[in-house]
Amino acid sequence: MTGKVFKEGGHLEYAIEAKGLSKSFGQHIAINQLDLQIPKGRIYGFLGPNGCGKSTCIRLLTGLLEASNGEVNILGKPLLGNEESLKQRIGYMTQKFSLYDDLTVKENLSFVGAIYGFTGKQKKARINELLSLYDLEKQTKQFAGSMSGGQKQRLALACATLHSPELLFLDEPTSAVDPENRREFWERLFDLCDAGTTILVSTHYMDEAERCHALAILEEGNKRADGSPQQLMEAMPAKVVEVSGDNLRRLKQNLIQHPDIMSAAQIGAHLRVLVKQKVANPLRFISQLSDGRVAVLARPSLEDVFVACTGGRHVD
Ligand SMILES: Nc1ncnc2c1ncn2[C@@H]1O[C@H](COP(=O)(O)OP(=O)(O)OP(=O)(O)O)[C@@H](O)[C@H]1O
Repeated sequence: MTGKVFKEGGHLEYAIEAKGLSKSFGQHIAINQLDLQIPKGRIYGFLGPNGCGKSTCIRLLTGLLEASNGEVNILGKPLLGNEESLKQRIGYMTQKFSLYDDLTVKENLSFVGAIYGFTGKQKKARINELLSLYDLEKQTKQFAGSMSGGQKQRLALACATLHSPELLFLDEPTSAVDPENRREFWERLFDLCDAGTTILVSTHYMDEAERCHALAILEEGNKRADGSPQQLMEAMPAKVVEVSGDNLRRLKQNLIQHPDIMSAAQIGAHLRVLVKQKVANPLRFISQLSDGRVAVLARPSLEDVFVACTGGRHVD
């Protein structure tokens, strides 16, 4: 992993800086006053449910969509007015992978190579390098449309990184692949990051968000929290108590009526309960409400943070 990237004078260098970034579609506010500071050389996540604005935000940051308000700097330059020159320095992998189904693997890469101005031997060499790197050498003549989800994903990543972008945007890149492919894909992302690429990845998977160096939790176009997974877990405005015993479904129904309980969800033989921060002794509080069932304090997970920031009842 590359170290933090500092400007002379010791300030962190940012790949992405946004201030008050907003986008409305008619009356609908899709992105609301978003501030971002994403250091170079890091993997940064957008975590949020469908429709929270992840894709819209990525499209705003790539210059594909015009903001209604706000300022964006990409790789140290204002995005506004520099969209064309920045296109050479950024890569974008869309949710649907944007491959040409009726072109072969090699033809897809060749097409993207031509767009980025690669020709002749240089293009051939770069394509061969990517075919090897992304384990696609046996599929060179296969039509993209007939490939498996994992192969398509690797080809899409090869296309998005063909011009060796400094900044890579990945919009829900692992939604269509199995856990093994997802794991492999993340290894590749860390390889890219290690080589100096900054990556912004959107996801609705908690385990994926947990792999990021830092992330923002988005809900309805608003940033609810941001920081490293560790920081978010430590700063969570709730305590987690796990309860075990009989009749957990009924207990859950009772617990969620209480105004100091943000959520209760069954996980296997336990009920995982989020208790508001203001409750001084959450363990005693839950024990009393649980009629003598066994209750223990648990370490927060990123999913708990997510629920506390978004899904739970209003957080005081
Ligand atoms: N071109 C558009 N015109 C009108 N509304 C739009 C447009 N693009 C996005 N929206 C709306 O903006 C909101 C955010 O959508 P967006 O696609 O950014 O969410 P998302 O978090 O990426 O979700 P998903 O994972 O489902 O793509 C949604 O309510 C969506 O309907």
